Amino acid sequence: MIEYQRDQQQTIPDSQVKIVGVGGAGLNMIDRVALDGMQGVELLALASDARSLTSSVASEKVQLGAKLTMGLGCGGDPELGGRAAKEQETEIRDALRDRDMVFVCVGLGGGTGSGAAPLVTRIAREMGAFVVVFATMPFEFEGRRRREQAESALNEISVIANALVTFENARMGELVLAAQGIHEAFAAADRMISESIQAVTRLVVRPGIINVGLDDLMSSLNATRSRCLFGSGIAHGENRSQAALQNALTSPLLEKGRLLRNTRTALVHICGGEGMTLFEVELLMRELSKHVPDDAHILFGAAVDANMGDGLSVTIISSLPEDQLTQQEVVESVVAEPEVTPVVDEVVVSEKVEEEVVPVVEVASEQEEVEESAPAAVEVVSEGNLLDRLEEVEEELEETLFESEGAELPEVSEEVELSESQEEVVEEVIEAVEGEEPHEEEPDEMTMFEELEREVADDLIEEAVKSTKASKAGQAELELDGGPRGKFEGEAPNLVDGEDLDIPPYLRNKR
Ligand SMILES: Nc1nc2c(ncn2[C@@H]2O[C@H](COP(=O)(O)OP(=O)(O)OP(=O)(O)O)[C@@H](O)[C@H]2O)c(=O)[nH]1
Repeated sequence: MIEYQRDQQQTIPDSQVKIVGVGGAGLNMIDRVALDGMQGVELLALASDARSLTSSVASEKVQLGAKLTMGLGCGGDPELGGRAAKEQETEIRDALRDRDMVFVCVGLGGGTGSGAAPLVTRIAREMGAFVVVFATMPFEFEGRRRREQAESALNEISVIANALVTFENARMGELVLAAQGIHEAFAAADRMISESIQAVTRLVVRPGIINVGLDDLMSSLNATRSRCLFGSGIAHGENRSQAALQNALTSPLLEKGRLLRNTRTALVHICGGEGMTLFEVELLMRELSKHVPDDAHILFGAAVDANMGDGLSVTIISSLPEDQLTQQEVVESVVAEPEVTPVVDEVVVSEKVEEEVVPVVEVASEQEEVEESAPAAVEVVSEGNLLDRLEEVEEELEETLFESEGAELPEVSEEVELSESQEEVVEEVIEAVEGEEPHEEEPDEMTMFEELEREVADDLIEEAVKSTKASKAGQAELELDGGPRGKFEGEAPNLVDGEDLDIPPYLRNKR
């Protein structure tokens, strides 16, 4: 059962809220907030790059390090960014004076944002504001240096800010199609951040029937090194409370509510038009309780806003420490593994071998390493046959040659006679070798044993083809490891204990 507070808490007037963008990314984020039509709050742009400042829609702008960087950016150097901010410390202090709440938006990893955001956060705190920092972490591909710069700035910020909400760019990238590119990923991040800011602002600035205080907000967001869980949904008409909750849960940052399962504290805010009833609120909260642990601390707020008409919105904010997040992902992937890939789909078979494969798969499915055994079995069935047949032909050929040699070496012009069935097999082999590629349907990976087996097969084929071609064409030379050796034509054989020493040991042993 969820318990929530109903005592009235202090709220903040819009005019007391300031949203600050720091660095290029920060400016883009606050532009998004402005585009989303957030009213009443002031936007402050802080950047060293004069061009970014010029194009920002913020009503108030401060150029950082005007003398130091001469209107250029900080070139990815946070140390320079820090000094640039220091140069304009007085202006920043003035701009943040008498504000109850300050949101700092920054993309970490570059020079200006990473260097200046910690100082801006500190100044805002010193000026008495409650400070929530929204920070994005760089993409993996941006390199280790950017990542380290971002980590270092984040560590600094996390001990100064009242609440810190981090967004992984890589995670944002997953929200857009790969083909859409990096720009869209950034735009998705900006939208998400803008929505979060609006939601948080709604929580603390709208006087409600049940208010959320800054301390509530802080306890839901202040886990250091955590991923922000955020979902917001809106619905109209009948069943709007349940529909709004469903919409909120589908937010990618909540992964369909999955990530809420481990949360310790969640902040939920419901906002509706004048027709919103307490019954709707109860219904929504009861449904939500199915997605969070029984002992989770739910901070709840509700507000009536005439502008909502017949709409009802719900915002869920929470955070999950990164270590818990990783553990959960690992556990889920382990659990999910067995059902990921049906075994039969793994085995690519031609129609011809299908009949042989299916029983192999069925047997293997009772064992543990099904995927490995199935393709291997297919391999052995088909290739084993070919090997056996080739070995037989090879032996027969050798015997034919050996017999001729043992009795009397054939004349150089003499043809080696093949039986009809031998010829058929050899024809087949020649076709296989000269026609289509015999190993076209090889699986991508072969074991060492399979490779060896393949090599032996290739050698056998080559030998058989060579001998057969030679015999069929009636060629003059009889190849026995380079031709007859150790005996001159017309001379008597070197016989010792009945063994003809002129016959190579290889062939003698075969007898
Ligand atoms: N959300 C979002 N992130 C961005 C955007 N542009 C860049 N980033 C990220 O923010 C990081 C910092 O980039 P900027 O804000 O452009 O850099 P800066 O802080 O102004 O620093 P300098 O350019 O070195 O002066 C990058 O490494 C990106 O990960 C954007 O438009 N939106």
